[in-house]
Amino acid sequence: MQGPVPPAPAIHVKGLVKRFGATLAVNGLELSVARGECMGLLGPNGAGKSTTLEILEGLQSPTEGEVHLLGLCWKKHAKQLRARIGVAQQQTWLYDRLSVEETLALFRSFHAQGLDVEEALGRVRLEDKRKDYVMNLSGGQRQRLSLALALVGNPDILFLDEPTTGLDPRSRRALWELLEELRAGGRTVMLSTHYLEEARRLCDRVVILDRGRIVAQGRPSELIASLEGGLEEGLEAGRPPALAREVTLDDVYLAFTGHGPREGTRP
Ligand SMILES: Nc1ncnc2c1ncn2[C@@H]1O[C@H](COP(=O)(O)OP(=O)(O)OP(=O)(O)O)[C@@H](O)[C@H]1O
Repeated sequence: MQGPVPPAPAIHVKGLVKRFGATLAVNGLELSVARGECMGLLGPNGAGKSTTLEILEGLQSPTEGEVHLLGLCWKKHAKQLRARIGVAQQQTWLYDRLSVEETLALFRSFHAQGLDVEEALGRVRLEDKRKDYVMNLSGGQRQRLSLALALVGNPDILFLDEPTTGLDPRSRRALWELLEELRAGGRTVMLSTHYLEEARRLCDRVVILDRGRIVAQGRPSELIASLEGGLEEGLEAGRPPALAREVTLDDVYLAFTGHGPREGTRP
């Protein structure tokens, strides 16, 4: 007897390709993210992270390939999908002369159901800024507002494009705490980041992209262990240790892309 059919994965991507003229931004991506999982997209500038996220978010169409979110696809189920995903882009365009509370109320009005404005403010700890104009927020407060706007429709999947870029270490850690709370609540999250510490702390699995292709994927700890294995083999073969310290996700990134994590584009 067959058991119950398991639910479709939160995100399922098959043979995804995106070309911009001669540029192959995404080159045959295959990816599956389980419900409740936090997946990190890493890679140097221009690796295809934002393009991949925008296709998943329904903001761009792929040149080739298939995308299913929660078993639904953008071509047939755009309206349902819009109600079930939340998006915080690298730069969210906001009205400078609306208050935080008014901005949240505006975004809440786009959804048939979702969080109360009050609840969304509380989730991102912006209660004391509710009356402030958006233009007077600090970078960290603005990022938290973007997160609240992504959350206000109470989505099943949250897409975050570099949620902590440009923040000072303290604001970054504060945002990590909020993201950890969201994860603990069982929501599926896909985020892109250049910060390996962020990926290590927040993500169940990471995918490392380079020139539109996946060059490595797995749990951060597994990727680190795979390099440590290589190190042990080297020692057994009598070669000098390549790394005289603990392997970190930075080393993994370097090993698979040939770049340090924030070196920018390939020379
Ligand atoms: N609208 C566009 N038109 C033409 N080329 C584009 C467009 N969007 C992205 N690209 C190109 O596609 C490639 C992938 O860009 P993408 O922004 O997805 O990379 P990324 O990994 O998000 O980079 P970053 O870390 O700098 O944000 C780059 O070569 C970029 O120049």
